[in-house]
Amino acid sequence: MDDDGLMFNFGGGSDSGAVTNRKTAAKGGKWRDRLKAKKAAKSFNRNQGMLSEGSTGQPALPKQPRSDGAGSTRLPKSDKPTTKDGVKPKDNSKPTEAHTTASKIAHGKAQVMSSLFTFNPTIERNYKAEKDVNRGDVVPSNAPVADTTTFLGIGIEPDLVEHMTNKLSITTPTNIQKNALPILLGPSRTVLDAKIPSKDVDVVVQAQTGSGKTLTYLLPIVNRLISASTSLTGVAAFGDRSVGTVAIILTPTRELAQQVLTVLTSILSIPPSKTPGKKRNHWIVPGIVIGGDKKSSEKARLRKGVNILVSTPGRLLDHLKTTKSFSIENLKWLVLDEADRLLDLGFEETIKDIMKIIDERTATPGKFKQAMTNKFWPKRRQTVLCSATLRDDVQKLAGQSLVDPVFVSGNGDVSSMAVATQGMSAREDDAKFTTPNQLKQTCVLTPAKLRLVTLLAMLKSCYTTRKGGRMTHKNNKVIVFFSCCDSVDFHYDLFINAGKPRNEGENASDDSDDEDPTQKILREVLDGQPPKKKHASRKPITPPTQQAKDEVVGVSGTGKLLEHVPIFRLHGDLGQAIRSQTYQEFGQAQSGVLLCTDVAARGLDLPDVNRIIQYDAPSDLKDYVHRVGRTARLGKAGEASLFLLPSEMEYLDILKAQDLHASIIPVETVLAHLTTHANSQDYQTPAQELQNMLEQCVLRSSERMNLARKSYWSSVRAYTTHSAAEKHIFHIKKLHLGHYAKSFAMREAPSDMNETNSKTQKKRQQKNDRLPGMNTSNNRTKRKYDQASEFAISGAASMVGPRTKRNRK
Ligand SMILES: Nc1ncnc2c1ncn2[C@@H]1O[C@H](COP(=O)(O)OP(=O)(O)OP(=O)(O)O)[C@@H](O)[C@H]1O
Repeated sequence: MDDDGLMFNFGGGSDSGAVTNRKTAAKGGKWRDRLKAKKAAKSFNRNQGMLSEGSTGQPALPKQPRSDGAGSTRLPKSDKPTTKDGVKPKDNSKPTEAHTTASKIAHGKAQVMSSLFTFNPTIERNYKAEKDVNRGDVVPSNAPVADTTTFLGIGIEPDLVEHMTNKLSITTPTNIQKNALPILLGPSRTVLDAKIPSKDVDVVVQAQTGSGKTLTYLLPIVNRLISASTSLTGVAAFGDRSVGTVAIILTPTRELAQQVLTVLTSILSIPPSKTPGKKRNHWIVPGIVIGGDKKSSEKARLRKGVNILVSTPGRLLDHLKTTKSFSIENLKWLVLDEADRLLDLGFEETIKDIMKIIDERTATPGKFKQAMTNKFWPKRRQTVLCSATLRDDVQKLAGQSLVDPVFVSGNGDVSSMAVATQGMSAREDDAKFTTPNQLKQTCVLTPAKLRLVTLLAMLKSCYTTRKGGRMTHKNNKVIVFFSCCDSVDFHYDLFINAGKPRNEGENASDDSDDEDPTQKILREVLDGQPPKKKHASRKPITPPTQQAKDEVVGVSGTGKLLEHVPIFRLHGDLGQAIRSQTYQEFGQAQSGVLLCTDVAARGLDLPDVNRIIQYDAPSDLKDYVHRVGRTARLGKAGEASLFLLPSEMEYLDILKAQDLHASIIPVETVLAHLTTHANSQDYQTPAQELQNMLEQCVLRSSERMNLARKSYWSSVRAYTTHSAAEKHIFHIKKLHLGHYAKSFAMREAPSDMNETNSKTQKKRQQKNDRLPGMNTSNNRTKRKYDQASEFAISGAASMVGPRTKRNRK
């Protein structure tokens, strides 16, 4: 254990699992049983020695895999110890009876404790990042421009400019703002530029993450509305809340919708104009309708009139269909933020339906038609598509709802609609997704068994630094991406509870599990008692109950493992109240780690995030760009690290082809952060101790074990969702399930996720199975993202079953 003030409590503790030289005198019973117990105890001590093999100083990584594929936690029959023969003392790499018995916990069936540093695959070390993208002297690509361009010069109202400068500290536009604002201001522009068409056009905005796209589409709308309600311009002024909704902004997630509303509210909080007679913004009412809120209060708000509405697609469609008082006859702007995501499978149909209803209802102008004829109101509805990763998506919509769109990018490209639409597919090869120049991208090739300890080692490096031989704490904000909700829940629970004294963080129903596993094995051997059958606990550790969803007490936790660092989680299965509070608290936190699914990948502007860790590779290249884009925003520095298995290394070539260059950090370098002494080279011992501690933490609670199993299976299923182009890299057949289980702090791959114990779980399972296309009991289950759960594979219920004649209909 650390003895130098280390903030991370990785080793030791009551459940560290570091059992040393246990001397147990077997008493009572038959001599044969006593001898058996003695042998078992002896071999168990030997086993503990094996687990600390790193202390021998042997090089551990890489180690050649055994030709028969051993290294698996399930060994070939011949290697399996029989109860009669007991141990095979000469080969420590093979399981002994004690190992096997030691693992008869929680599952009630045999497991084998395997060492972290044996039978790992060879890691290719010759990869070189093509470009040295991680230099320190790069010029940030998403920062405000360094030239003399000003918002005033672009044509933004002086009052609004003053407000942004004084209240929001926004003084200079970014590249995308400089390029797109004049086009979006259209004929309302006071500053004329012959090169920019003076008519209202549909616009496609593509710019890097963190480059200020939100203000790019919000500013022109607000500016035009303010100008429209100003009588000093010589044209008739009009501004009345009863005009209904004139602008709709659609976002794929609720958090993003809330964030857009915050930005909108802040720019609308412009004080009354000092110029007498100048009507301002007081009539413009911003509002939000997102799933997870009470529909009745949303309806009431819409009835009163919301002029600029931010919404998620499902809830908007719902209101369009069911809320009679929702007036959109005068709709002039429709913005699709993260448009590529909104046009993806899942949202696509909803968006089409929304477009159809909007087209129908705006065909007949409302009673304010005459009042809205001045140049500040677009002649026809203007549609704006916005994202960091737009490609052929534009084409999809162009044919349907966009009229002659202009394509504007952050690097100054302003192309005609012809290029933007027809030329899109032709441009595809050169239209690469770009990430901010100043973003440092790295990759750790980690054998499956080492994933969990490597993640913790990396987190440790984010929050501690060695100063004068002592470890000191440093503040940092880190986001870790997982592929599914279950995995987020599991790691959240594990990171908070591992290392805690027994009974803390565990339910009373787990008392039977509190027995030291080693004692338990010996008791079983001595008494000849079968292991107690475990029952799933009645109360799940996570996910939260309905009550917890309604009244949020706390959304973060701290554990000994990551001492003093608040741990947050965010995914689509959490209640809205928790999600909102998490988003706010993590945003405001000085230091913290957010464990999340891709629900946090898009658009979220969480301040001062220094590091992104993609623990599970993204299922789509676009997601890679958006995930890493949560850091290095608006010219700031940031680092993004990707975890890959050695077998997945080819993914780096796919990234490279997209001009995304990640340099490799050796896994040993990351694990070295676990060493407790400045001069120590031994990372294996602390890594193994840490793994033991995590495994013990899982073993001692049946609830946690269930969560680990669930999370394991959900992750395995998520693994199969990679796009066809990446399937050969992320192929389930290449995944060593036994080793992969280690990264869920389990000693072997759990048998079947459908082995549910509790009645409620079984009932839920049966209910899911009855839903069309949700036959999850079938092992051939095909998976697909459940769009409704917002970018998250939550578990069995989000999988779609094999196509049958019935569900094909
Ligand atoms: N001109 C500016 N000057 C200073 N700050 C700005 C400027 N424009 C935007 N910002 C700030 O930059 C941050 C990032 O902006 P925003 O969230 O709009 O980026 P984005 O391009 O939409 O990113 P993403 O693609 O991830 O959604 C926000 O905090 C915003 O307030």
